[in-house]
Amino acid sequence: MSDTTRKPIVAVVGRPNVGKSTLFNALAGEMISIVKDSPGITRDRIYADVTWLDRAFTLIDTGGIEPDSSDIILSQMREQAQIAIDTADVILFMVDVKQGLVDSDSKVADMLRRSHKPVVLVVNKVDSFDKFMADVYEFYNLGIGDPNPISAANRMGIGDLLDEVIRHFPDRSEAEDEDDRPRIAIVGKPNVGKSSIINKLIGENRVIVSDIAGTTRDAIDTEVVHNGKEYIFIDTAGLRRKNKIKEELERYMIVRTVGAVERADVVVLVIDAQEGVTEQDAKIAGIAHERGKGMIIAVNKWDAIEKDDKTIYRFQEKVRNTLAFMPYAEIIFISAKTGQRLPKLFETIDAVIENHALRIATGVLNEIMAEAVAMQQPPSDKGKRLRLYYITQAAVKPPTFVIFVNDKELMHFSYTRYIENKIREAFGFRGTPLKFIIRERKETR
Ligand SMILES: Nc1nc2c(ncn2[C@@H]2O[C@H](COP(=O)(O)OP(=O)(O)OP(=O)(O)O)[C@@H](O)[C@H]2O)c(=O)[nH]1
Ligand SMILES: Nc1nc2c(ncn2[C@@H]2O[C@H](COP(=O)(O)OP(=O)(O)OP(=O)(O)O)[C@@H](O)[C@H]2O)c(=O)[nH]1
Repeated sequence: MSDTTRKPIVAVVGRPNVGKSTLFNALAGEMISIVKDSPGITRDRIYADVTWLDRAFTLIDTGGIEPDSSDIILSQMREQAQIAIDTADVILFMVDVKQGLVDSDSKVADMLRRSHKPVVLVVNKVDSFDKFMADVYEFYNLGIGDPNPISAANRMGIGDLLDEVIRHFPDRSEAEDEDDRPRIAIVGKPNVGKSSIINKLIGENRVIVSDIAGTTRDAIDTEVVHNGKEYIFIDTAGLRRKNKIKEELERYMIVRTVGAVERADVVVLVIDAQEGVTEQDAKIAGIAHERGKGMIIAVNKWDAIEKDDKTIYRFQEKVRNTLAFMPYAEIIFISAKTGQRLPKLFETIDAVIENHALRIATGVLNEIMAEAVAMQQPPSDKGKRLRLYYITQAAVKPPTFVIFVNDKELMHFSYTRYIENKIREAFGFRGTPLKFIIRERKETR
C-alpha cells in the first residue's frame, strides 16, 4: 500500500523580471493537477502541483514584488533564497541571458552554495540556442554547476530542465524507510500563538529538544517525546517581520505553510479566539486540505474571551461554516497561556495520526457498501442505473478508496459523499480527509 505524503518541494529563486512567472505558468498551465473540491479557495501563483513523467512535486515561487533599487533587490533576493533553503528539496535558481551575470546573482549563488541544497541553475530567455549559447557559458562563473538553457516564453528546454530537477529528488525507496515518526505541522497566521503552543507542549513533557542535525530546514523541527512516543513538530512561527507590506507577508506565510504542510502527516491550524475565524485561516486550511493531511483546528487564547454557555457552540459553528470544505476536521479549544486542554490536544493528535494511516479490510468495506446501496438506491440517468461492483482501499495518508462502477458519469458527487458518510459512520476516520477514485469496469452480467 502506498503512502501518498511528502511530495518534494521545488522553489524558484531569481531577480525580478528574469521570467519566473512565465516558467511557473508554463509548468502549472500544462501539467498542473487541479484539485476541484476546495470551494472558496482561490489559487494564486504562489504554488502549484506539477507532475513530470511519473513524479509529482510542489513548485513554489518565492518572488513577487518589484523593488526599484538594487540594494532592495539584493536584500529581498537573500530572503527569497533563505526561504527556498528552509523549505525546498531542490532550488531552481533562475538568471536571464539578456541581462547577463549581475552582482546580486553572484551573491545569491554564494548563499545557495553554502546551504548544500541541490541547486539547478536555469538560464532563461535563450530564445535561440545557436545565438545565445556563448553567453550561457558565462554563468559557469557562478560556481553552482552547469547552466540549463531554456526559453520559458517559447517553452524550449523545459523537458530537459525537469529531468535535471527530478534527478535531485530524494530516492523514493530511501525516503520511505528513512523516518516513521509522525510529523505535525503547527500553522496559522502570525501572532495566533504557534510558538507558545509548541513551547508549552515541550515544557509539559520535559523532553529532549534537539535541532535535528543536517540541513538548515530541520532547525525548525522539534523532537518531542510524549508518553514514550516520539513526534516531530514542524514550526512555522516567526514570520512577523518589520516593514513588510501586507501582500508580501502573505506570500511568505503561504510559502512557509506549503513547505511545512507538505512534510507533515497532521496539521494543527491555530486560530485566534479573539479575532475569530477569517478568510486567511481558510486559505491556510485549504493548503492542508488539498494535500490530504490530517487536520486539527486549535482555537487558541480561549482564556482571553468572555464566555457564556453557548460561546463554544457559536464559535464552532462559525469555524464549520468558514471551513465548510473540511467537515472532517477536529476542533479543539485551548489556551497556550493557561495550558487548558493541551493534554487533549495531544490525544487528538494521536487519534488523527492513527485515522490518517488506518487501513480497512476489503471484505468489510464491501459489506458496508452493499448495505449502503441496499438502503439508498444509486441514481440513474436515461434509463441506465449506476451499479457499484467493488470497493477497495488503495492507499493510506490519506485513506484512499477505489470504487469500481459500471459508468463513471452516473457516480454523482452526492452519491460518493453518501458512501463516504457510511464509511465514516462505521470507522470514524475523524480528522482525516478520505479520497475516492471512481473506476469503470465493464458489465459483468
Ligand atoms: N525573450 C524572452 N522573454 C521572456 C522569456 N520568459 C519571460 N520573458 C519576459 O520577461 C519578462 C518578465 O517575465 P516574468 O515571468 O514576469 O518575470 P518574473 O521573474 O516573474 O518577474 P517578477 O514577478 O518581477 O519577479 C516578461 O516580459 C516576459 O514576457 C523568454 O524565454 N524569452
Ligand atoms: N491570552 C492568551 N495569549 C496568548 C495565548 N497564546 C499566545 N498568546 C500571546 O499571543 C502572542 C503571540 O504568541 P506567539 O506564540 O508568539 O504566536 P505565533 O503564532 O508563534 O506568532 P508568529 O511568530 O508571529 O508566527 C504572544 O503575546 C503570546 O503571549 C493564549 O492562549 N492566551
